[in-house]
Formats: sequence, structure tokens, C-alpha cells
Amino acid sequence: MNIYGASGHGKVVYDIVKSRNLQIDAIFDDNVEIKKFLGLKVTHKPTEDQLASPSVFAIGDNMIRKSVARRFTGAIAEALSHTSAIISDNIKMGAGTVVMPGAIINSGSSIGEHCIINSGAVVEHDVQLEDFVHIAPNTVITGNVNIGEGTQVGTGASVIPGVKIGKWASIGAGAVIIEDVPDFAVVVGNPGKIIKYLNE
Ligand SMILES: CC(=O)SCCNC(=O)CCNC(=O)[C@H](O)C(C)(C)COP(=O)(O)OP(=O)(O)OC[C@H]1O[C@@H](n2cnc3c(N)ncnc32)[C@H](O)[C@@H]1OP(=O)(O)O
Repeated sequence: MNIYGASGHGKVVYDIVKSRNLQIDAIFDDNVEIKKFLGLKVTHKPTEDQLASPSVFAIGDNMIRKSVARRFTGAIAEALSHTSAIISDNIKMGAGTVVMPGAIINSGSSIGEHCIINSGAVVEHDVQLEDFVHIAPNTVITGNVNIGEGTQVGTGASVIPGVKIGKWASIGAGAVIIEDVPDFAVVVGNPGKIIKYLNE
């Protein structure tokens, strides 16, 4: 398979692929200045043959990951998880999603495409995450929470049961979310308060 994104996030995705004993065929990156990644050659213009092998987008920024994924013409990898992650059999996970070391995803949850469930994050039962969501390291999403497309929940944040968070919102590191969050809102603190809205 291929890793698209020769970045810090890409290094952790590399470890996931290695933990599964999968073969890495190529590393892609749009930045022509990046020539090497963990000792491997970086490809800037993939060939048709390379595009036939499934790719995972190792790009931490949700908006950039979406734009790269949407214009990509090659095969896309199935969801990929580190062997140390604990994932219920009773969940759905879309293509391109990555689950980092030590993360937990419990029964009844549904994870969209190209999401990141980062190191040590907990996604409890019956959670629904739309595409391109990032749950940052050590964050806790409790039961029956819904999170819209492209939202990032910052490291160490907690979301109490049943809360709905809109699309392309940004939850600050360490925030405690106890009520619904609208689309594009930036929320920080305990209890979480809206400080601004991101430009649609
Ligand atoms: C493997 C990995 O590395 S995954 C990476 C995961 N990434 C994260 O967890 C990052 C989470 N991001 C944050 O917490 C950011 O601070 C954000 C998104 C909430 C806000 O970022 P910005 O829009 O740049 O806001 P900015 O830094 O200008 O701060 C605005 C105000 O909010 C406050 N603020 C920012 N973040 C927080 C926070 N997490 N908790 C409390 N207050 C905060 C600032 O102190 C500032 O207050 P002031 O106006 O009184 O001075």
C-alpha cells in the first residue's frame, strides 16, 4: 500500500502499516522539496501502476486531507488500525480511516471515511463520526455522541454523552463539552464556551 503524506502524522501511519505486516509500496507527497521519508524515496507524481495499490492519506489537517482525498484518482485503502488499538467487532469504519496506537472504539459506533482516531483516544459506544473527523490523542468521546464532518476534537478533550457537535468545528485541547456545538464553532475551556467561528 501507499502512504500519502510524508509528515509527522505519516510517521505514525507508517508504524500502523508496519504493525500489520503490510508492505509499503510508495510514499507520496505534493511537496517536491521532500525527497526522503524514513529512508524511503518520496514520489511526487505517482504512476498508474502505483495508483493501483491502495493509498492512505496521512495528512493531519482535516480540510487538506479532504481536498487531497477528493481529487485522488487511485485506489483507497480500507480502514487501518494499529495492532494495539482495541476495536469492537460491532462497529463500522469507512475507507481511509486510521486508528492510532492504544485507541479504543466501542460497540455500536460508526466512523466515517478518512477519520483519525489518534493515540490513546476513546470512542465509546454508539458514537457517530462523519467523514474527515479527527479525534486527537487522549480525547474521550462518551456514548451516543454525534460529530459532523471535518471537526477536530483537540487533545485531552472530553465530550459528555449524547452531545451533538456540528461540522468543521474545532474543540480546544482539554475542553469539556457538555452541550451541543454548532457548525464551524471554536470551543475552549471547562465547561466549553464558543470563542469564535471558523470561516465557512
Ligand atoms: C499527534 C498530534 O499532535 S494531534 C494534534 C491535536 N491538536 C490539538 O489538540 C490542538 C487543539 N487546538 C487548540 O486547542 C487551539 O488552541 C484552538 C483550535 C482551540 C484555538 O486555536 P486558535 O484559533 O489559534 O486560537 P488562539 O490561540 O488565538 O486562542 C484564542 C483564545 O483562546 C484561548 N485558548 C486557545 N486554546 C485554548 C484551550 N485549548 N483551552 C483554553 N483556552 C484556549 C487562548 O488563550 C486565547 O485566549 P485570549 O483571547 O484570552 O488570549
